[in-house]
Amino acid sequence: MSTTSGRGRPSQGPRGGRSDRRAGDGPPRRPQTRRPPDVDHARQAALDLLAAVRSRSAYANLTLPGILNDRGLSGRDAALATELAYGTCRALGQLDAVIGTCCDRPLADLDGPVLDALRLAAYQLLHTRIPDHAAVSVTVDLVRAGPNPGAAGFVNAVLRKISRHDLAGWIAEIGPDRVTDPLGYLALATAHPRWIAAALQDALGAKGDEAGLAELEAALNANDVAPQVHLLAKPGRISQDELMIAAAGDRARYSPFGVYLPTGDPGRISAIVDGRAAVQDEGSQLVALALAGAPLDGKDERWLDLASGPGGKAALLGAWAGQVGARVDAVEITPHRAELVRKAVAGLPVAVHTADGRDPGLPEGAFDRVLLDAPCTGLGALRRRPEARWRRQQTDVAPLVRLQRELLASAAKLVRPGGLVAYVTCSPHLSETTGVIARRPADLELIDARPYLPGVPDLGAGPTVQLWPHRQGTDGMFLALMRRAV
Ligand SMILES: C[S@@+](CC[C@H](N)C(=O)[O-])C[C@H]1O[C@@H](n2cnc3c(N)ncnc32)[C@H](O)[C@@H]1O
Repeated sequence: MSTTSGRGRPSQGPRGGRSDRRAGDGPPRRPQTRRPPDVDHARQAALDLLAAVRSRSAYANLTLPGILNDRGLSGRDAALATELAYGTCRALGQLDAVIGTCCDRPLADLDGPVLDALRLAAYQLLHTRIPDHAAVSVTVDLVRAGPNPGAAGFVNAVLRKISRHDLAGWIAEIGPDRVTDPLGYLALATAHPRWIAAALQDALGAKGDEAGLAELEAALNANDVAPQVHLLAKPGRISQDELMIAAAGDRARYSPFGVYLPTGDPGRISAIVDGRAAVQDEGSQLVALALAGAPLDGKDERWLDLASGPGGKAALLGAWAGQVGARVDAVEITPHRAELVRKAVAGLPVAVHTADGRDPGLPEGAFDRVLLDAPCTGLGALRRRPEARWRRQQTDVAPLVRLQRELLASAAKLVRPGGLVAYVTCSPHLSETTGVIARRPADLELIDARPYLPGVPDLGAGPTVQLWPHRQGTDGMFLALMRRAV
């Protein structure tokens, strides 16, 4: 088993914040006049983000761009702020375990902004090559300039203790034993809650041997790697080749409509702006294409997307449907997400309904192909949401499974005899995937989905398919294809 090491991890903040250089220049650090300390703008932006995530449950990826913009950060400063903010969110539980060991009081008793500062500095000390003295002194300056300047001494003392070891040293000191509890060890070393590490291990079928643990470690580490941007060339609107030229992108490995965008802002690509293309993970493309491409006897003109917000797959299905003379109904329970679906499918043969998919008021037995991309824990897309692994709770699983089963029962009623249902989650959690399929309505016959993802490697023994970031480079999408008995 390889070990997650502290300073050697891929995330290493770019150096060179203003205060870094000042701190690195040696004493005297503090000016003689009592002017307030300089504020390091990149770290202050990271602190703003941590406060928003902690105090108002903000989504980091949706909130940080506004903070960077408000603070006028770009280039290296924005890159540093992003690396520190996202990295700290991802490692939160691990950082808290170390901070808790170095602190003389429970973390819950700490002032929120003080805890944020400790977490941000601990991330720099344990996960980046930023020199310890810079990480400590800049953080202490930030605390002095913040709402609780009296905590600066306490923060300084805690950070000095943390800097005694690197990450590997701390894991060895406070972590479970690697031999007797490899799951607990890997969970802490890769900064995941234990229940998530256990869920991934179950879904991988990873045994406790070296090979199984190595794959589990790869799956966990993949959640720390920001995904490449994938684009969808909407069928009939723009070809894959045209989009590759327009976006200066690369042909996707598996999706015939996919393009990888190596760099740059997709919002600047004209085909995205005018709706001929969209940003969509290749895994999402593949599962929607599997449903659209699987053979069907009899009529094939009415398709349904039963949980469609924000509309990525509805747009792909709608574009394809337009090519083959079919039309799509898209259901979404949340009004603002239904509005997003309407925008995503503009100009396509898609009717959007704001309704509960469990009873959408659509005719039973009327649909030839039904997609149920079910609400789920999202454990297959943790790489997209830095804070998600710590916000999700194990207790979320059971209510979601209930909803998934109710929606699948509804899909089984809405599809016509002989028609197809695709059950999809962006979670590999077995309760949400094969567990739901094992207890599916009796008239849904499971069919092998693998032939409808041609060219995609490592699809296992079937009949369902589980994609993985560390295997196929896609989000962790699950797909079960079923046919309603005639
Ligand atoms: C996994 S997302 C679907 C993603 C979508 N297929 C796409 O590709 O953009 C699940 C969606 O189901 C919606 N949802 C949750 N409960 C629902 C219900 N009872 N009926 C219909 N939609 C529901 C959620 O609001 C969410 O937008």
